[in-house]
Amino acid sequence: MAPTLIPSDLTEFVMLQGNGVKGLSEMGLKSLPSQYVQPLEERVINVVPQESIPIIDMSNWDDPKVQDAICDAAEKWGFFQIINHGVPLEVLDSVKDATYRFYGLPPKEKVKYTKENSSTKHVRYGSSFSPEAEKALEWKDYLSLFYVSEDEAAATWPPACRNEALEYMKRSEILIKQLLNVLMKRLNVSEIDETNESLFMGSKRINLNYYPVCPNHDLTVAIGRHSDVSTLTVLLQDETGGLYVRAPNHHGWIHVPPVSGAIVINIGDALQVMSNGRYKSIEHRVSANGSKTRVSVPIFVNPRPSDVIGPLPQVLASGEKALYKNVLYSDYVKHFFRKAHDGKLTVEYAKICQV
Ligand SMILES: CC(C)(COP(=O)(O)OP(=O)(O)OC[C@H]1O[C@@H](n2cnc3c(N)ncnc32)[C@H](O)[C@@H]1OP(=O)(O)O)[C@@H](O)C(=O)NCCC(=O)NCCSC(=O)/C=C/c1ccc(O)cc1
Ligand SMILES: O=C(O)CCC(=O)C(=O)O
Ligand SMILES: [Fe+2]
Repeated sequence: MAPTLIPSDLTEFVMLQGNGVKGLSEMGLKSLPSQYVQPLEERVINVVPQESIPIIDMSNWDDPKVQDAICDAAEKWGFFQIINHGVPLEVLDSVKDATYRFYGLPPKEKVKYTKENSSTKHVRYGSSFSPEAEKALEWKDYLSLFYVSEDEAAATWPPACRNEALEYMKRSEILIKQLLNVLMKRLNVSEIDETNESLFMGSKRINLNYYPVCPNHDLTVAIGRHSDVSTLTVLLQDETGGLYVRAPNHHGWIHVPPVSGAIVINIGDALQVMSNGRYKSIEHRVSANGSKTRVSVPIFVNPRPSDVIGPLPQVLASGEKALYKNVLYSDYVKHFFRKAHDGKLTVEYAKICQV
């Protein structure tokens, strides 16, 4: 029988020795360690079966009907899937393969990239979201890569996945600009150019998420309720399923079904703030799976850490009252990373208190 791990051993094994929850899963545990047991209200969700987020064909992305569909989805759902998006399907398959390759490395290779050992803050391998702050841990391993330059990536990103992650980022660039141009037009912001590009897409982070098979999977979560702090997120999921987004009426959760070749797009907090609440950064969560390993690869498209985010002047020009104040983006992101996932509460940090 697999041994029961006491708390200090668990942190040592999962985090410090670099085994991750993948290592726990592969020990053949028959029951979930208590540290991963989530409160009941986080585990049990009310799924709305008849609802679904839009699937938008991007082949004619400059057709006004397609542009309306994108902006309407960003306003109502905050989440949509896109097909015929221009990112080659081989590039998507390669980055998923590279994710398996990285996690297939022995722990002594992966441990080189933990917070304690990594040669740079821009490369970090970890487990759960914010273990020091969490009451219950999440059943997820991640590799998070903050992009600075090709040269820095060549020198510091793990060779097992570096080229594929870079290629996926590079080949998504045109798509990201198309989406931002469309979304900005509705906000009366003219073209994305060198004067405003950095505010909307000046920094990027790519995460390789690994969710191994989980014993008693319904007692825990793979990722708890949160909204992304990005401008927008370009999210590649595999064929497993398990991503749920909050329904617009707040009465339940909608599954995001895997669609072969599609990419999921979601609006992040930075764009909710800049659009003064018009575009919605929607809460989402990922369920743990009892029989299948799942991987996902989000590209978080962000302002630069040194940018100040707040409602855009073009949005407030009509006299609309500002709902958010101006905040330094790196302060906002640090606030997010310092706490456990807590649904939509991060954005309170930027809200103007109404009297
Ligand atoms: C604030 C950053 C992230 C780091 O600043 P720093 O000055 O280099 O400071 P540190 O490296 O010391 O990190 C600050 C804190 O953030 C934590 N952190 C530093 N990267 C990380 C990291 N990838 N992971 C989880 N903690 C981290 C880090 O542990 C540290 O916490 P603490 O040790 O308690 O002070 C800075 O690079 C920055 O402003 N970046 C802007 C671009 C950016 O990364 N945006 C975030 C997009 S990510 C997103 O939308 C959603 C991500 C997400 C991720 C996981 C989920 O489960 C769900 C969602
Ligand atoms: O795995 C997924 O589908 C979603 C991941 C996610 O929400 C995140 O990394 O922020
Ligand atoms: Fe997310």
